[in-house]
Amino acid sequence: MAAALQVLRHLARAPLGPLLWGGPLARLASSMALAEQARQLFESTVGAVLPGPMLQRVLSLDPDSGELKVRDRSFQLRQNVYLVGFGKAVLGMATAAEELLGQHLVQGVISVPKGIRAAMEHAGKQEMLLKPHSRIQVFEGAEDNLPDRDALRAALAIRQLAEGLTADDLLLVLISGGGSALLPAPIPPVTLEEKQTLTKLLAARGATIQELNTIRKALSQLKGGGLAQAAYPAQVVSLILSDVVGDPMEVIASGPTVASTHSVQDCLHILNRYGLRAALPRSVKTVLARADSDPHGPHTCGHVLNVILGSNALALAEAQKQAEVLGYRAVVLSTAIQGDVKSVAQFYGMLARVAGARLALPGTGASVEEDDRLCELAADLQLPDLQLKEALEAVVGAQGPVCLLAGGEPTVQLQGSGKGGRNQELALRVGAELGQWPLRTVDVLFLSGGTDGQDGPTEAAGAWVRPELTSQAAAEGLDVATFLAHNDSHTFFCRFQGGAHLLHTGLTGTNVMDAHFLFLQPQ
Ligand SMILES: Nc1ncnc2c1ncn2[C@@H]1O[C@H](COP(=O)(O)OP(=O)(O)OP(=O)(O)O)[C@@H](O)[C@H]1O
Ligand SMILES: O=C(O)[C@H](O)CO
Repeated sequence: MAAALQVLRHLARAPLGPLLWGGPLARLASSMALAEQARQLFESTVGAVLPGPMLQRVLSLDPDSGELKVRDRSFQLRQNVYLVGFGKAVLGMATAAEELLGQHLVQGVISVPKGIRAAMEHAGKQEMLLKPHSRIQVFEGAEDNLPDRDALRAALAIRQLAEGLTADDLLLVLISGGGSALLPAPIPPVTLEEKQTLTKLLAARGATIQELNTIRKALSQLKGGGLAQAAYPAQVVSLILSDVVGDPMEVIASGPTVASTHSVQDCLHILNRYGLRAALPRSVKTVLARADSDPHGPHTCGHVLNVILGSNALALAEAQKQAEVLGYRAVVLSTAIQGDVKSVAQFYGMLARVAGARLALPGTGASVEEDDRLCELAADLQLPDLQLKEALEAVVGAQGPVCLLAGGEPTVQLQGSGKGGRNQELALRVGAELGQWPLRTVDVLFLSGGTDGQDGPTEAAGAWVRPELTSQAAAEGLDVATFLAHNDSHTFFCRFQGGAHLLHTGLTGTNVMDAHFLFLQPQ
């Protein structure tokens, strides 16, 4: 961190770079309302990771020979392809896959979020909808991203299809975020309700997705390589859309086609950490005790090809391009934003302060204390790919509008019983931070949105804020701190300025975690 501090101080006092961004591009940026630009940018970000185009980039079929290419691997098709899928982006992925496979596809079963077909129809997204005589059976379930009876029925149908396959068959598995809740098959005697309760408790206490899915795998028949094992001896090709930082295939949707390496000790540590070990139902204890020798050992996945189709990095690369088209100097800060939402919000607040000061007071910048504080906050978040130095260098060189982009998935430790999601809570917290550092000569806007279009159990994808948020809210009789104390960010944004700061996209049909944009525009 000492080196980073040196760099920050040096940057604050560095001579200014060439005026690359002060021309017509910069004027374009300021001519359009900032909030409208933020919305547009969010749309482009999501547009880059829509299922159909992503699938077509990885899969191709030679119609004459029947040779299917998956990146550099080839498979000979002879009407021997079966398809299963689970996740928020799987409906569109399945539609694209069926179109590509044509008559080679024999049968398919997918498990997708409740209401997704109606939402896609309503939004006129025909490319996300299966044709009327599709060979793929669709189950909708897991309302509010929790495993339920409908998702259980889907999981059992998927298992049955996989178990019926032979060595002549190829199973195409479509996987995306939300897949864990859409593929629940608890190992008896664990019941669906017990699994649901444990998942909810772990999530509410701030367990990471890695921790949550380690527990899910230990209690599931299909996760942690279980689906691959059920499909053996068929060949299995899994196409995975990542919604987890770093794209770990064994974590995304709890890795149904990736051999699990968890141990019972790992599970017990996690349950201890969140104070849940003492109150475990007897059934969970029984299954964990039995699982000591891993049921889905690593040897069971030799017949599987796992391929990552797309990720947050792909989406942010597009956002960066589009922001530059809009006239911004754009830098991707990180695609691995994780950690408690409060710490993430403090980091963005201080980043806006330090970067804004560099724009407002070229050659002087923020105080040494503020630079130091930013470095401390960044260090606490432990982001492996953080480009803080590059971002601040870009700000110094820009002398015009700047857009800092990031992606990932912060965690919220629920303390209140309000309605919200991590994007709306992050935006509200950043809004409160920004209010502490008003910069008269720089316009600031922060947006946080879930690329799936649904932030927590709400109908919004996220929200955007500006430094005036706290004072404007107070004028409407809304106390930001009280809403935050109750994790009630959605209620806040519904009331504040009649909901004008909410980001509404509807279900997007894709899912690559969240996107965060920080816009800084000299006035
Ligand atoms: N009232 C609330 N305020 C803030 N965050 C909340 C609130 N209620 C739930 N959450 C958070 O919302 C998240 C669950 O939302 P969501 O279903 O969008 O998850 P997700 O991570 O997008 O799902 P997946 O990873 O399966 O795609 C959890 O992190 C939870 O802590
Ligand atoms: O389904 C899940 O497990 C999460 O979305 C992470 O992939």
